[in-house]
Amino acid sequence: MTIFQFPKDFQWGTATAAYQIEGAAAEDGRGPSIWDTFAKTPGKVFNGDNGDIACDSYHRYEEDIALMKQLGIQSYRFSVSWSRILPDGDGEINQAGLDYYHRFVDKLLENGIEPFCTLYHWDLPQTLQDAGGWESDITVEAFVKFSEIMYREFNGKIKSWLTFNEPWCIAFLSNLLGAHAPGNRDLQTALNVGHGLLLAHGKSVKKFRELGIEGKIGIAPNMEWAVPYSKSEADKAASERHIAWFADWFLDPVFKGEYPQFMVDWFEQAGAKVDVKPGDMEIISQPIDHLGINYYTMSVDRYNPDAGVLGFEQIDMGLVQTDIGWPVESRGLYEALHHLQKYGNIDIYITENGACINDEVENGQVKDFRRISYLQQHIAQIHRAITDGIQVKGYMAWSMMDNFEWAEGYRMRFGLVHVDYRSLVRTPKESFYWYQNVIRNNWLETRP
Ligand SMILES: CCOCCOc1ccc(-c2cn(C[C@@H]3NC[C@@H](O)[C@H]3O)nn2)cc1
Repeated sequence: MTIFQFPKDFQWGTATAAYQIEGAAAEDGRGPSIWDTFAKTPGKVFNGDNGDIACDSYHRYEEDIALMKQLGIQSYRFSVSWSRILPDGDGEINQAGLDYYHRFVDKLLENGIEPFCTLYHWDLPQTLQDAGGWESDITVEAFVKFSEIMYREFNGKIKSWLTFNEPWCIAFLSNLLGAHAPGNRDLQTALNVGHGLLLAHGKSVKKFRELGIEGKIGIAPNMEWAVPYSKSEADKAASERHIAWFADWFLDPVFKGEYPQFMVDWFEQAGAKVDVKPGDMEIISQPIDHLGINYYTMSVDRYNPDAGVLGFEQIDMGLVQTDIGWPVESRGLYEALHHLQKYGNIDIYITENGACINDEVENGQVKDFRRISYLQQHIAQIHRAITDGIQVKGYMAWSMMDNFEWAEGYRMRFGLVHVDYRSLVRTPKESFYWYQNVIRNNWLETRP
């Protein structure tokens, strides 16, 4: 047996997001978001599933926090439903929305759990999408106002903040590939959205500093690691484009104040170009305190000029896959963490990592041993990176509970806790008890 001891101040946690767990979609003044609209558009979400009820965590958060306490986590990553706070995205504050998050955050603090808050996890108020979405300054300024309300309201209670979850999904998955809300399929739109959210990020970080808010702030890109299918230069360049598409496209502006030129050139030959105005990059590159990284899988890429805008296809190498079809290869997390070192040795939190394993309850148990194997491999790679001197400060398993997995609806289960969507009964899985042990020991045991 091998023991991987983690640093004494390492933070173990779990993560969720508002639209995926809360439900109460039209309760206490909450306004519609683009995901309310998208989910109710026929054909967009598996089985026509939506977030009207989800896990009903809006009403059951005390039960959920009791499970977090039982699990023993030190921090819990959640997101705020913007349209609960500002139902029209701007204008009138909905006090009932603020009151909910105060009750929720107070209950976390009462239980010794640090709230780790993501301001934007994809649920843009529909009124702002109607006004141009992230391509419009209206939305950028409304986000700064929303974030200022949250900073002022929760200053001293919430000390760990993230502006945006997975910019790649917001810009490209949702506006080039059309798979997520609002479902556009246009490269120029995707680049405009990416630039808009980066401006909103920079302006919000600036506001955070101006207000003298206590705590730390950052952003949480998702990364996919990629390696070339062959030794050819074309395949090597394809895998480099893949990695940069998810990470460098957003992190170069944040850390270096410029887009990666090889990607600017690639998009230009595809017919699209970011309209960078004077001062934009200075705003975007406000210094941040920490980086959230979401990692799930890696890819073997082959150059194919006919395979979409980025010109690469992902080759199935016969690796074990999770039930959502993502290859399991934990080495990619280690490589991704080393890739990030070019931005400096910033504090990093793995703000999402987990496996879609769709086991159900049998005789009161969920024997999700494949999820345990996935988590063990990935946590071991984090220990390896820390041993190399990389400042990984925490790990938040995705997800605390099964929830609404966007276009996949409720069929895909990522939780440490099983949710019966008819009864809403929660059942801790075997991975819950395994993770409880890792947290209690602050070490990982691997069997030979
Ligand atoms: C190379 C092109 O590939 C086409 C498919 O592209 C993707 C990529 C990534 C995802 C994806 C989904 N999740 C899980 C969520 N993260 C946030 C949280 O809300 C979880 O529900 N992470 N990444 C989906 C589709």
